This record gives sequence, C-alpha cells and structure tokens, in this order.
Amino acid sequence: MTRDQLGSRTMYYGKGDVWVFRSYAKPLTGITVIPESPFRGRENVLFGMNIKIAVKGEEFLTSFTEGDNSLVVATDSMKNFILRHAAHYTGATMEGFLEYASRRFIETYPQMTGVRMNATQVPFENVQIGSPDGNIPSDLVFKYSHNESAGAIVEVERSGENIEITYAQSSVKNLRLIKVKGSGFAGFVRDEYTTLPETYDRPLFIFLDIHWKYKNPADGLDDTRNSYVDAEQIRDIAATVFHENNSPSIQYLIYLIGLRILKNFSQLEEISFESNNRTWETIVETVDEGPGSVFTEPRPPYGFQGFSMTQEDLAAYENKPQEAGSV
Ligand SMILES: O=c1[nH]c(=O)c2[nH]c(=O)[nH]c2[nH]1
Repeated sequence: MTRDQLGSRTMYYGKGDVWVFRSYAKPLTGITVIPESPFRGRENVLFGMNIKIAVKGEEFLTSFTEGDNSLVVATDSMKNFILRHAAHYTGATMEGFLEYASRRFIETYPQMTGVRMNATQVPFENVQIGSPDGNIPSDLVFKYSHNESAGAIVEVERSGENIEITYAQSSVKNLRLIKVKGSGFAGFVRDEYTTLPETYDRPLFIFLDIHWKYKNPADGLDDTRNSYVDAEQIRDIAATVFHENNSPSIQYLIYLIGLRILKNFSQLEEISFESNNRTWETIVETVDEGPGSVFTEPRPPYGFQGFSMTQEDLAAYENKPQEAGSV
C-alpha cells in the first residue's frame, strides 16, 4: 500500500491465504516462443492461486478509531468475492485475474480507493500415463508440484471516475538450481578476515527469485495482446544461461541472466533478482572410482545478492566491445 492521500498514516486491511482453484480456465496461447524454452502455452485445466488482498480508503478511518463498522466489507466477504469472480474470469493468466478482481472491488465498493492483490501460483504438473501410443500426459490427473512457482502483484487505485493500475510485477519464486561443475569464485578481497579459499570449479547451488515489469503494464495483464511473458520462460532462460556460462560469481551470473531476458523480451522494462548462495559443502573431493564427489548441505549463514536491470543495461552491454561474445 502506498501512503499517498493518507498523510503519514498506514491503514489497510484484507485477507491472506485465499486459495482459488479454477478448472478449465482459458488456455494460454499466442506467446512468443524463445530458443531457451520449450514453453508454448498452457492448457489451464487447473488454475490455482494463493491470493492476498489488502484494501485502503480514508473512509475506513472510523472503523479503526471508533469501532464503526458501517463501511467495513468483512474480509470473509472479500474471500467470497474473489472466489465467485474466479467463475467469471475469461482470461488465461494470474496477472489478468488480479487486475480483473481488483477493478471489480473498486467498482463495487465506493469506500475503497485502492486495492493491492498479491498471488502465488499453485503449480500443478501433468502426470504421464501409459497408452497405446506410449507415455502421454494425462488431461485429467495432475500432481501438486513443490518446485518453483509464478507470482504476481497488481495494485489499482481510484482516480476520479477512472481506475488506474499503479503497480504491476510478475515473478518466478523459489527457483533452485544446482550446477555440478563449471563455476568459480576467486579474486575477492583477501585480508586478515579471509578464510575462504579461491575456487575455480565449485558446484554452485543457488536459490533465485526473479521479478519483471513491462514497459506497458497492459502486456502483462491482457493475454490477448500476445506479449505476455510466462514464468516458465524466465525460469528456462535462467537455467540455460547457468548451463552455458562458466560463472565467476553469482553476481555476474544474474547479470548475464538479466541481459538474456531483456534481449528476448523487449516488452519488458525492468528485471530484478534476489539470489541466495546454497553451495554444498564438499566432503569427499574425488570418489574411489572417479569422477564424482560427495557433498552435504551448507551450514548457515547464507550469502545473498539483490540486483535490478533495465533495457538501458542491455543497450550499454551491446554497445561495449565484447571479448567473450554476445548474450
Ligand atoms: O558467487 C559468490 N559471490 C560472493 O559474493 C560470495 N561470497 C562468498 O563467500 N562466496 C561467494 N560466492
């Protein structure tokens, strides 16, 4: 929630963990196919989301200061509103649903001046079943996936007679990638506090959240514009860049991932990263019948990086004489 119109006061309320499971939503089609990803769309036979909604409005002040509930929309009703509107949604994306439902709240309740909705996709994967044609994906049975998931935040505000989008961001969260060899970390500051040895071929395990914003938010909200970028494509770009590059650090790796995303998707304005270093501890360098090593979970504390990039970073990179080839 922004604090404008509210002076310096924080004031909002809402509902978290609104689980929405919609079957047979509109299939996602018309996306740009990129070399790094086999993703071509999604059937949306099952469309699952865990939503958090927060609403604001000056008229809610007396509910806090006087116990006056006359304008309070119960958070239980908000949950019902979201669930019932999932039946009316005609689009194919989580971002689109958040925008649709947020607008309906503002249109329905004049006391609401702003709505922020935050969602995490509940990922379901097709199971493979036997058939006379070999193994094929079931169109009826799905398994709950515990891997990474897509995320979205949409914020809308009333502006006179209109409703404006004031914030929109898409994400892939909790991506966990391990590369068994071909990463290093050397050349860092060495002083009396340094005990870490330099490494030129470490296994590198990263936890990664990637966020993106569109130049024109409508491209991310309206799947019929054919400019939607799916979280699976961003995930696959990250994996491809990790595979292809011998990275000297996580810092440089996420920069290269960002360049590749910006290059593939000129409709995006900004990419940002939060990464976490979970590199395993090496216990046995070389097993008896090599190659092979033995590792165990790392001990805390864990390092992290945060970085954001725009199309200007890609332009600067492309205008720079390159030694190592282009992204
Ligand atoms: O990729 C890395 N970046 C760092 O900044 C860092 N620091 C550290 O101890 N290990 C690593 N690895």
